[in-house]
Amino acid sequence: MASGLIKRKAKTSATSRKKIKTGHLNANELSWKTVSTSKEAGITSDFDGILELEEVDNVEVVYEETEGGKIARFQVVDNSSSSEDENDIDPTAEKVASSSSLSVTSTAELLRSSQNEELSFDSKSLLSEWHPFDLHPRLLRTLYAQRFINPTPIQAEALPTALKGKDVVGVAETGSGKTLAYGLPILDSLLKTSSSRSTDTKQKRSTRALILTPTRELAFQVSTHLNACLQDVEIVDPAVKSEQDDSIVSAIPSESKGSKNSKTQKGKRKQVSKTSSLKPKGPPPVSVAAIVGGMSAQKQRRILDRGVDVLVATPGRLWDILQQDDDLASQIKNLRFLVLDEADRMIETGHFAELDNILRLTMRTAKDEAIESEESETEEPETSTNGDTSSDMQTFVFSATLSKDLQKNLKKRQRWHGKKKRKPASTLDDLVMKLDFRDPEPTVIDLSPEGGVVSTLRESKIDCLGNDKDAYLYYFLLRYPGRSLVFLSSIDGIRRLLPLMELLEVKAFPLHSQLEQRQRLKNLDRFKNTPNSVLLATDIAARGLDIPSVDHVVHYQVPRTADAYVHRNGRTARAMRDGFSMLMCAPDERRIVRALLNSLGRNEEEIPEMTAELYMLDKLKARIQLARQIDTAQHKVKKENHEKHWLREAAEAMEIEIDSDMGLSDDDDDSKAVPTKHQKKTANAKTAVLKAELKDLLAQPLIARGVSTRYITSGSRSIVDDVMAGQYHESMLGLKKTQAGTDLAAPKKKPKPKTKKEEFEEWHGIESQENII
Ligand SMILES: Nc1ncnc2c1ncn2[C@@H]1O[C@H](COP(=O)(O)OP(=O)(O)OP(=O)(O)O)[C@@H](O)[C@H]1O
Repeated sequence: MASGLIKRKAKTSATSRKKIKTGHLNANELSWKTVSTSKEAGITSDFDGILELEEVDNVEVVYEETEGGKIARFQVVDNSSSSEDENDIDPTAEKVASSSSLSVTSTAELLRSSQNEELSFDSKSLLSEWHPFDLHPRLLRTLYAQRFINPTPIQAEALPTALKGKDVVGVAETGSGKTLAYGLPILDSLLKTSSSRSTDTKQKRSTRALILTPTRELAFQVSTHLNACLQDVEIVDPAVKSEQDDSIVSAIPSESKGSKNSKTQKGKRKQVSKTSSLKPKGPPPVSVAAIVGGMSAQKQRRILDRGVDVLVATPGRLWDILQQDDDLASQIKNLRFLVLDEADRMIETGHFAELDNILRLTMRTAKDEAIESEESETEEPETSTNGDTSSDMQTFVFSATLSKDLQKNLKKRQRWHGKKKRKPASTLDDLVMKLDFRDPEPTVIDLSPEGGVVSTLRESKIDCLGNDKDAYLYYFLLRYPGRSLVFLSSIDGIRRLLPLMELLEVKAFPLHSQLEQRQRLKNLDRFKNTPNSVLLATDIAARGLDIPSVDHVVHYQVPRTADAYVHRNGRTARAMRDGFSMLMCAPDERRIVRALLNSLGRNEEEIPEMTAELYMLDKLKARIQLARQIDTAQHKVKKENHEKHWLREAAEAMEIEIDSDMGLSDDDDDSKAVPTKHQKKTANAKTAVLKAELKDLLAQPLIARGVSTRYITSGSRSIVDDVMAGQYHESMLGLKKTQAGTDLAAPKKKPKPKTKKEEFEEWHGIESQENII
């Protein structure tokens, strides 16, 4: 039998029935399901900054006249029996649905679902390297669908240990697949136990795994990444498929199969599905959801009320909830899996107390204490299982940067744990040492490369005056088009640079903590979808974010720590792709750079210098100069307008009459506090002239010294060969079109040899799976 290509026969039976539940419910009581989206940052371009989309099937909207007016009510329609082959299923399996339990899952559907799970494809030959792990068939199918044909090194090392139930501390380079190294053992265990779970759909799911991440974006990304692995995909046998088209393999998320129907269902949410569907319905076997700050309280409540198997959260928001939600707190005490992803960063972001408090809930001792109540200097008793807390909890700690000392200390953890007085942890070492690993010796897997440098990354640096950084950055962006992630250490720096980029017609998007969450996701999404663009970001984008195809990382301001340097660089050169980073270093930053590299066991000389065409750079400096002038003029006008509005609004709010001395009248020519209409007009005219001048400059081609545009074969620098070979630079005439990294001066000291580039398949995002069907 062709593996996997199994279709259930649809039968239109005379006995088919359609049951309509007439219980009227409100929106929050419906069985919403999160719509899976692209894994990057948890969004697609269509989402336009919305955090997450949910859908609900088989619901009819009815309007009811009430005293307070017309209100919408929802009726759940259970029509699944219409499609069932009654010989196939237990005839006693009637749909169980009540007004409080709205899931359309029935015994029959669960049965069918579990049968479906058994339709594994030939993982032994298709995924020979994954096969020995004996992962749940659903996971194997999605791995195949995502073209994750081989496990990455950290996955290959961590999985056997984690699947045996042991605790794991995993350290591996950025972009090496750590999320699945801890995610697959969790999903595997939950999927395998989900079939034995009670079929009583009234029963709320209990949180079995908690994944803590330092940033909201990372939480969404992790939850989307794991959800992508839970999709119900059907693998079409390559042999059969090749008769249909040229693809070698095919993977179809079952939601997108039979497209007409499913598309209509998705397009028209909250509508009754008239046609029967063959796919198993009801809640997913394992649910994963993110709870982060900036999310609507209603949505959050809905997720938690519904119950979630794998909760991905940032510590701040989770602790806020836990203080009010005893039910969730007791679930946390009984976790089966606890994960700290990028633990070291969580400490940096000031979530320390919350994190410490959450971890206390998971400890077998002292579970009821919070930081505030721990004045007692009594010695912590030896670990002993407390009845309420889970004793089989597995703990996973993953990062690209965990110090060797910490790893060594972990080995001695047991001794330490028994002797240390109970104090709030204040460093990462304290914190990890305080984790209540159930395993006497957690397995430490350290695959981090020497000096933190990923083998596919090319580093460079540029020494320049602080004032020239804008020009060098602009030069770099024009010279090497692509997706560039530019890191600054301060939000003010981003606010200054962004308008300059706009004036210079460079597509740039900001990302920092003072933007609204929606805006943050929207900008991330725009950056992701614009091939030649710039993300101006603070270090909130440094950790964990998996944006596909970031070509360059630029450290506009030097990172504050060696770890930040490693993680920032890690946004490029991911999953064995090539990447490039450039460190911009002003004279007053050199000392920091030296210290930073020293702490990574490296020295400054081994990083090659970027070279730049100075003639071209001078031309760009002229543009920068003009852009700065325009920005200063605009900024002044904006600031004055803001002050004027503020004063007027304040005066109005206090019902104070506006005095002409206050300079708030547009006709008041004597005012010194704010510009007069005339002054404003003059300033605007000056700005307009500067803008026209800049526009003119931007329209002029940038021509390298020695190039004759009139006769391309003449001049001291002939460009004819490059033009013929299609290698000429489109915006910098006379320069060759090259990749960043080709114009580097030789390093003063030979860099350490890099490890052989290993092969593993590229991930193109779940939304592009249709391309390989
Ligand atoms: N087995 C695999 N084969 C191919 N690609 C994979 C595999 N596992 C994961 N990936 C892809 O590799 C990329 C990096 O994965 P992930 O984000 O988990 O890395 P990471 O090690 O957590 O990085 P960071 O340290 O920056 O957080 C993702 O795009 C992911 O989909």
